[in-house]
Amino acid sequence: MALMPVDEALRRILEGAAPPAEPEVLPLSKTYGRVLARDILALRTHPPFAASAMDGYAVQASEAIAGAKLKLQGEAAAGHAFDGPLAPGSAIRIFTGAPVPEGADAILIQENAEKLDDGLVLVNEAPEEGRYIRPAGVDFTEGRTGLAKGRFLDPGAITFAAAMSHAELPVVRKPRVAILATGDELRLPGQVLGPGQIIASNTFGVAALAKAAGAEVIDLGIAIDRMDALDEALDTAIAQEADVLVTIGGASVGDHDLVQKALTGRGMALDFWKIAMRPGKPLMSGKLGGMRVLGLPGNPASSLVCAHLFLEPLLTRLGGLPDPDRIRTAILSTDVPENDLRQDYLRSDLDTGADGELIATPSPRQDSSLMKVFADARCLIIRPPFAAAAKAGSTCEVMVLRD
Ligand SMILES: Nc1nc2c(c(=O)[nH]1)N[C@H]1C(S)=C(S)[C@@H](COP(=O)(O)OP(=O)(O)OC[C@H]3O[C@@H](n4cnc5c(N)ncnc54)[C@H](O)[C@@H]3O)O[C@H]1N2
Ligand code: MOO
Repeated sequence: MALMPVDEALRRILEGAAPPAEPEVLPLSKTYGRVLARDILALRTHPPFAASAMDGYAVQASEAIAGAKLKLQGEAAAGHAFDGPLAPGSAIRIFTGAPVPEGADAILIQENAEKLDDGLVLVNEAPEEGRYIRPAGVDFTEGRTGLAKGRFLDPGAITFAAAMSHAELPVVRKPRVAILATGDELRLPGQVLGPGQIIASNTFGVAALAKAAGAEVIDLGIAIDRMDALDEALDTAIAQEADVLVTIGGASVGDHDLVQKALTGRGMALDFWKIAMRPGKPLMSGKLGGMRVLGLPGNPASSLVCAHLFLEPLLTRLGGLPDPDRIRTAILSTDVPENDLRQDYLRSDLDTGADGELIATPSPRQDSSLMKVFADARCLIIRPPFAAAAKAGSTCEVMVLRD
């Protein structure tokens, strides 16, 4: 089977990936970071009444000329409207947020007035008509204004939804990702290692990436290299209605690489296996019923690079979030050799030069087993298939991993 180009693999993995039709309804306080699944409209008009924007006196602009003395008629505070209209020649003490009494058309701010002992208010500077009055509905109107489906629920959107009187919101359900590590050699962090054993590390990084991309993670643990163990894990993924099953390891051609066999045995339609990429060549993609399956290679750098490249955008699409925006142009700080047929993702450092330009430096060690090199990397330099040797100072594309 020929190696599939990376772009084609990504296109196929993302095909048809969209939020589920049915939203999840959550109390407003639980919606931060989620995505609105339906358009919503205001259930209230705001402000519901003309409101004062300042502390001062509600007056008639035509009466409140400099030097005028107005009779203090009463008080209006937020939550406590003045009962009745403003009388001629009068002023009503008013506070920010209070309803403007009927008949008043300006707010004389207290800095421009003086309260005299005899129940009069002296106007020192005349207010402008309409000044400091927020008209009813100036913010939004019941049934007319709202938030659109697809809106990311950040603090501003949540405040607006609350003000519109939505106690709960329809949000896009988080995609459910089941993650399965495979391999007889694997133990969990903290466990004692026997001969030939290593720690299962990638699962933790891939789970973190999935959560950061808005997914809910189902940890299927470690399955040993036996069909019954893999079958059991698949049962769990299916029973838990995972949208995506990510397997790690057992994707290559060795006698103990049983993942694909286990999956096709259960009816998975294999879309492709093996792509023109380094690291990550044995990537596998398919569908088992409604569940998308991504088989990541076991080498840590391979699984993490594949997860960034394919799993992250798949999850953001399923969750209705924007596609990751990680690609930048940078300048190579060293020469790089010509490339072969596999698109290369070089674990690299990334600095900012004096003029704000990004400068990428590949690690001298690129073996796909190296976790410290991956943890140290700030970006991946992308070298297209058959790219010619490139000199220090030339530009390259990078995928940013962290600041
Ligand atoms: N004859 C060939 N051998 C290999 C080929 C090939 O084309 N022909 N491809 C190589 C490439 S490229 C890769 S990548 C690896 C991927 O192999 P698998 O996906 O089958 O992965 P495993 O063999 O299970 O593991 C590889 C390596 O990674 C370690 N591992 C596995 N899972 C984890 C985990 N959860 N956490 C940390 N480390 C893990 C495992 O112990 C192995 O050392 O195949 C090459 N071989
Ligand atoms: O595709 Mo593998 O990840 O190069 O070691």
